[in-house]
Amino acid sequence: MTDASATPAQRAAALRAQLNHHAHCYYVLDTPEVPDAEYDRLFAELQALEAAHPELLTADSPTQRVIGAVLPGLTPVQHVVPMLSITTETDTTEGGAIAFDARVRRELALAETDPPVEYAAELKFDGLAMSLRYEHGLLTQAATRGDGETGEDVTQNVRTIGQIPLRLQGEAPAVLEVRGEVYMRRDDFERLNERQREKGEKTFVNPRNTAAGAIRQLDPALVRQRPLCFYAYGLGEVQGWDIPATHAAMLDALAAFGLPVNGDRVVAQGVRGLIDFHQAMAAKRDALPFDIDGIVYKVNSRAQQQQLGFKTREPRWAVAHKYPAQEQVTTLLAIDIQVGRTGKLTPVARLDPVFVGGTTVSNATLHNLFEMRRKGVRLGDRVIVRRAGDVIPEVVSRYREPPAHEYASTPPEGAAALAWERPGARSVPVERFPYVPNFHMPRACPVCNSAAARERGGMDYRCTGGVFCPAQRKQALLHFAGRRAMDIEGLGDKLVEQLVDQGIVLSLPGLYKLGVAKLAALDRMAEKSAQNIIDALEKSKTPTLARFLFSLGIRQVGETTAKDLARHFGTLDKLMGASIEQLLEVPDVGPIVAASIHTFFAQPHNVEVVEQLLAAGVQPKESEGEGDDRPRPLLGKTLVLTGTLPTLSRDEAQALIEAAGGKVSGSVSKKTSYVIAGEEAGSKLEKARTLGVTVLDEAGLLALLAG
Ligand SMILES: NC(=O)c1ccc[n+]([C@@H]2O[C@H](COP(=O)([O-])OP(=O)(O)OC[C@H]3O[C@@H](n4cnc5c(N)ncnc54)[C@H](O)[C@@H]3O)[C@@H](O)[C@H]2O)c1
Ligand SMILES: [Zn+2]
Repeated sequence: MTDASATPAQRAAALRAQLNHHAHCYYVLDTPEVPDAEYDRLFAELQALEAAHPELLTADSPTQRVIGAVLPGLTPVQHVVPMLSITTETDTTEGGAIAFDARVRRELALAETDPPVEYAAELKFDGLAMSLRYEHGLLTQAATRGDGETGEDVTQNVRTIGQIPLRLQGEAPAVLEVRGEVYMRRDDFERLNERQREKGEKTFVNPRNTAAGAIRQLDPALVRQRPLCFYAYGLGEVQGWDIPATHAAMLDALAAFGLPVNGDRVVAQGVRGLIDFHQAMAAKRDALPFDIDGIVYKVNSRAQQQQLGFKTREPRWAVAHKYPAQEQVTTLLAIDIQVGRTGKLTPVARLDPVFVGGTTVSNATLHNLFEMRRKGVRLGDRVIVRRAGDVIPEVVSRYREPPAHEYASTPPEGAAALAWERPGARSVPVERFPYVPNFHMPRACPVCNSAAARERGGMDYRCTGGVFCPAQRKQALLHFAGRRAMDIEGLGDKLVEQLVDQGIVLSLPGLYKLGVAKLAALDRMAEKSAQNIIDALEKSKTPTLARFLFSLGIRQVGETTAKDLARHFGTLDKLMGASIEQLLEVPDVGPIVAASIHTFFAQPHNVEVVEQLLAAGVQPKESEGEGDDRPRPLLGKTLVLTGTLPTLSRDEAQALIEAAGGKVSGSVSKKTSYVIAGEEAGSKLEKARTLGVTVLDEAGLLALLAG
C-alpha cells in the first residue's frame, strides 16, 4: 500500500487522511473499517515519520490530539478536566515495559542508583471511556470522551447500567468525577449475536463497538437490550475531597464509594513487577469474561504524576502496554463444511494461518450462508478474523484494502453505510435463497451423504440423516435413550461417549446387540450396572408408538407432535408411507413439520435404521389410528342399519358408528351385534327377529354411542 515514489511529506499527508478517516468511522460512527492492529500500524508509521522529519508535524495531526466528535442529536458536555488518550506501547514483549520505565526514570531525573519507581498496573478494558459526575453523592451526568475537551451527554443511557450506582455510599465529596470504561461482557455479546443470527439480522462486529454504539443510542429502551458493564479507573474534576496520595489508594477509595473497580491490579516496584503482571494477565486473558487489549501502567504516586505532567494528547505518567490484537487480516483459502452434533452444516473458513488473540488461527467459523452473504465474504477474499477468549474464531467481515487516494482529510459521505462492507453490499437485501458467488452449500451431508436441507425461513442447512449420520451419533443415542424417549436408564453422557469413541455402538440398533461382558469391560462399569443397562434395554423394547417416534429425533417432532402423529396414523407403516398431504391432515402439523418428517423417511439410511430396530425386537405399540384417545364403546361390534331414522341420515349414522370403533354391515347374520331400525324397515328387521339379534331405534343407538 505504501507508494515508494511518495515523498515523506506526501506520505505523512496520506497517513493523516487515512487515520482521520478511520478514527471517524471508529469513534463517531462506531463502525470501524479496519482492525485496530491495522490502525495502530498506520499510527506508528506516522509517529515515526514525524519523529524523523519534525518539520512535517502539524498541530492537527492525529498523533497530537484526541480524535472524536459529538454525534448530532446528543448534547455536548464540556470536560473541566480533559479526557485524554494514553501512549501505546505496541511492543508486546517485555521491551514495552522496559521502554516506559526508562522514560519515566529519565523524566524524573532519577539516577541508576535511585530505588525503583512504584507503579500501579491494571487491565486495559476494551470499551469506551466514560465520565460519571457525582454531586454530593448523586449521579448527575454521564459523558463520553468526544474529542477530549467536549464529550456527549449520555446520562439517560448510562442510568440503565445496573452496576453504576446512582448514589455513592458513605460520605461523598461535593463534586466527584469518576472516569472509567463502559464495556460489554463477551458472553453477553455472543448471546446478542446469537439472537441476531436467529432472527436473520446483521450481527455486531465486536463487544467494544457494540458497547460504544449502544451508549450513544438516542433511545434508552434500545440501550436496555444491550447489557453493559462498567469499571472505574481514574478521576476527573474533584471538589471537597482529599485525593489519596497514590493511584492504588484512590481506586480503593472509589471501591469504598460503591463503584465497580476491577480486582486484577497490582502495585509493582520497578519494571520487573510490571513485566510479571503483563505476563500473568496474558495467561489469564482468555479466561476473563471481557476483552482487554493490554495492561495500563501508571506511576503510583500522585506527586510524581504531577511532576511528570502531560503531553498534548496523553499523560507522561501512564502507558498502555498492548497484547497481540484480537482481530487480524488474512486470506480465505477454502471453505470446509463441518457437521455438528445436531446435524447443522456450518461453513468453516480455512485461512492463511494468522497470529490473532495470542495464537495462530487457521480455521474460523463463517456461521451460515446468510451471514456470508451479508458480510460479502467470498472464497479468496482478504477477511478480518476475530479470536477472543474461548469463543471460536470467526470471520467478522470482508476486508477491503483501502487505496490511499480514496481518502480526503474529511471522511467521505455515507462512510457509515460502507463500513465493514463492500460498497453497495448493504443495499442488496438478503434474498430468500442466499447466493454467495463462487461458493455453494453441498446438497448432501459431507459425512453421511444424506440430503442436506434448509427449513423454510430457517438460517441453517442440516443433514437429514439424523439416526444414521456418524456426526450425529452421540446426540442421536442420547436422545433415543432419554427419559421421555425410550427411557433407557443408565445410558447417559459418559457411557454414550465411551460406546461411540470405542466403536462399540455405531447406530441405534447396535444398542440392542450389547452384552453384559462388553459393557462390563468399560471404564467404571461394574457387572451389576452392566446387567442393569441390559435389563433397561430389554424393558425399552415395547414403547408406545408416540415415544418411539419421538426417540428418532426427527427435527420438529417433539413429544406433542409425536403423540399427534401416533394417534392419527396408528401404525408406523402408515406414518412412514405418508405423503406430505397426508401428514398435513394431522392436527397442528404444518408445512415445515410435514416436510421434515417426509424428508426424514425419504432417506433410505434412516428407514434402514428403523427396520433394524424392529428386527432387533423393538415393538412399538400400534393401534387403529385416528380416534385412539376417544372412548370407543362399539369396538369389535358389527351393526346393521335398516329403514329411515328420524334425525340421522344413513351416512351420518355410519360415520358415528365407525368413529366409535364399530363396523357397519349390509346384511344381518348371527354375528350381527345390533340392528338399528327406523321407519319402513323391511326384511332385515324380520331376519334380526328370527336370529334373536337385538333391535334398537335411533335413541337406542345414541345411547350406545354415549357408552
Ligand atoms: N480500527 C480503527 O479504525 C480504529 C480507529 C481509531 C482508533 N482505534 C483504536 O483505538 C485505540 C486508540 O484509541 P485511544 O486514543 O482512545 O487510546 P486507547 O483506547 O488505546 O487508550 C485510552 C483509553 O483507554 C481506556 N482505558 C481502558 N482501561 C483503562 C485503564 N485501566 N486506565 C486508563 N484508561 C483505560 C480509556 O477509555 C482511555 O480513553 C487503539 O486501540 C486503536 O487501535 C481503532
Ligand atoms: Zn450426515
